[in-house]
Amino acid sequence: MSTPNVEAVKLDELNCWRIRHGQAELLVAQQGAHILSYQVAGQPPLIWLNDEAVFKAGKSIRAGVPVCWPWFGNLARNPQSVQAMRISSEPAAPHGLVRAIDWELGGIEAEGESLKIEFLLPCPEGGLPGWPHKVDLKLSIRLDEQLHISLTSHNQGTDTVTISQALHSYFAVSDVRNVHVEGLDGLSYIETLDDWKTVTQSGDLHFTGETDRIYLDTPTQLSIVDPSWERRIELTSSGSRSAVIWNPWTERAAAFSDMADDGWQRMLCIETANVMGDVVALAPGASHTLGVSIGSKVL
Ligand SMILES: O=P(O)(O)OC[C@H]1O[C@H](O)[C@H](O)[C@@H](O)[C@@H]1O
Repeated sequence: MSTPNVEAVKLDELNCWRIRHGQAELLVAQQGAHILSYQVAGQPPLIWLNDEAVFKAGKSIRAGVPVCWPWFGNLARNPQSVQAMRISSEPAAPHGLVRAIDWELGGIEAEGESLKIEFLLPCPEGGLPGWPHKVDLKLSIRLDEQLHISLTSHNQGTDTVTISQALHSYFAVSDVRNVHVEGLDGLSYIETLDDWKTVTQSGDLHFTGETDRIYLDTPTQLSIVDPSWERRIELTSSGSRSAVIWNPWTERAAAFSDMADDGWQRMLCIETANVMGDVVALAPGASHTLGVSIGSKVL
């Protein structure tokens, strides 16, 4: 294994690090502890860096792996226990409070054959804006033959805190219309594009239009099969029993100022999550770790 190679780079307004270790190359921003891309030598990227993503201070980035925390999506669609954690009359930002703020780089160090990168977000005194709880966050990234991401929430306060969350990973695909997801057959999902009805998945998931679904009771392993790129991306989750699968397709992508009109063809989000009945209630002193390991195999 070669020596880790870390280069500080600036992408427009954001401090980032380009990290090379063995066959892997990772680009990560301080804002949001946001992985922007991940590639293994000789393969197309695994994590998608949208060419039109915007790197501005305080603006969330539409690419890579945004961290959604302490709620996922629209707060009003979350269980009451998650909504009750927020005390504010201002509208709630979608996907929570930590994806557009700076985290602290805890360290980048070799650990045996792997390389570990740690970001910390100690909870400020009084909590985050409109969210008065004392929960410390840590995002650990480990590079070996795979990319391992884990997000640990540690309740340092005296009351139970309930959160929903996701590692909102954008995967790079040859063309979303020609890939499918395995591991979902027989699961229930919430079809958010049809009045949040609960539906049962039959067979593998193929993509023929805008997709925004919350899969429930998910297994630990899901995979994206991409015949044109002759690869299978394998996702192995931990601390999670739900996943969100999203592709904006034509009209929604065209409405985004930070995605090319045809950008939707090259990405697919599978978001390792704790949402709906899978939200996390953290007792005082308790911790929870949400994790995903990402690797690929030749088909
Ligand atoms: O536009 P953003 O806030 O980054 O959210 C992007 C998407 O994230 C998730 O996948 C949600 O399920 C979608 O409804 C949402 O559109």
